[in-house]
Amino acid sequence: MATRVRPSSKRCAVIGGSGFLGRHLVERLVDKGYSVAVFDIRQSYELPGVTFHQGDLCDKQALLTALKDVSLVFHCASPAPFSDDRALFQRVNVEGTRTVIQACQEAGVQKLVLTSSASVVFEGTDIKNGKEDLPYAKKPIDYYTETKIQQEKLVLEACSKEKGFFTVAIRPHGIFGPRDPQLVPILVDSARQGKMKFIIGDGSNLVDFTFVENVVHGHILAAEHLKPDSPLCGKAYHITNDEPIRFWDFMSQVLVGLGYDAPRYHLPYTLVYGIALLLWLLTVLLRPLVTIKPTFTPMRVALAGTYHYYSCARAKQDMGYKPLVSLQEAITRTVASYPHLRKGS
Ligand SMILES: NC(=O)C1=CN([C@@H]2O[C@H](COP(=O)(O)OP(=O)(O)OC[C@H]3O[C@@H](n4cnc5c(N)ncnc54)[C@H](O)[C@@H]3O)[C@@H](O)[C@H]2O)C=CC1
Ligand SMILES: CC(C)CCC[C@@H](C)[C@H]1CC[C@H]2C3=C(CC[C@]12C)[C@@]1(C)CCC(=O)C[C@@H]1CC3
Repeated sequence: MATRVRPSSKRCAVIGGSGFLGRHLVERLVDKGYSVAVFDIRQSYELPGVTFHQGDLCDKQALLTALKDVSLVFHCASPAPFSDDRALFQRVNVEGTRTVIQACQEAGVQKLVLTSSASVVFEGTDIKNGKEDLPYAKKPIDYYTETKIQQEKLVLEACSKEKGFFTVAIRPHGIFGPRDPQLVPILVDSARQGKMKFIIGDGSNLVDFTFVENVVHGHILAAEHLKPDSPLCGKAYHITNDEPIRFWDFMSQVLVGLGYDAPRYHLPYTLVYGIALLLWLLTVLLRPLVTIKPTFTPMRVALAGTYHYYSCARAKQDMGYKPLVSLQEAITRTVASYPHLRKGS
């Protein structure tokens, strides 16, 4: 009779491993001695110790090939949050995650670590030191958030001692760092277009921005602490830098670091939010004729003008989490990593 070889605990897969967070996670896992299978719709780099499987996570057969002999899976794939494509979010984040869970169970994977988002509880109003027991947003601010909620529920509900399948969700917030295609590039693009002169609201709102290496650290700690009977099973964990900062101070530090002026003039939050809402309606109405991509979407205005920072006390207690890189060092390293985005370059 053939004996089934138990997958090595140092062999793992990263779904979405070609992305910003995924690649940082893969690099750290390799440093720690893991052998890694990356599964992604694209391949963006090569690295010794890493095998690449190009495919769509909605394709179970393709996933099964990548998950062969894997005991631990990180799922950090998602369409970009600013897309307006509801069907794509539903297909990838919800149906695709269902497929990931099925494939993991069929392949004999023991642990699944999902990258969720702290935004699953954000409805556009202030959150101060939010804990994981806040209810999911009843009126999510966009399709991205709506489907991240459904995705997180699916993964946490799949946790089963009977099946020997253990799941946990990591909820980061405002990830930034070298190679991020989103935060710094959008900010610099807005500054180059002369759109970063204004502070939305009085500028006192505190927000979490989390350095990518700390987010990676939280994921790996979660994977290593996820065991039968551990408190992590089926739970969500905020992972932040644990240093909330005024949204506009963070933006100003990045802008000034790259040689641009800091925003100076204040605009009332409700006025900007109202204009952003009108613009969004206009883009929806005109969509069959023209494609407009406004910089100040209602979602960005809500993120820029409200408090939203989260407690990571649960992660500290259950997995000994502590940020590895301080916010100031993280900003310095991030700014230095974008020489091509400096003013005048
Ligand atoms: N960037 C941020 O500030 C935050 C991100 N997150 C979450 O972190 C995760 C990673 O985000 P980022 O690295 O910023 O995004 P990213 O866009 O850089 O990476 C996502 C990766 O998923 C892949 N992907 C998309 N659809 C796929 C599909 N159908 N099949 C296989 N692969 C697919 C993409 O090709 C890409 O490589 C996402 O789940 C996101 O929701 C959560 C909180 C904050
Ligand atoms: C134009 C300016 C007002 C804002 C420029 C910076 C923004 C691009 C970023 C500030 C907060 C960021 C953020 C996210 C994306 C980039 C920002 C809006 C997320 C929406 C990414 C996905 C998530 O899960 C939540 C994040 C919250 C913070």
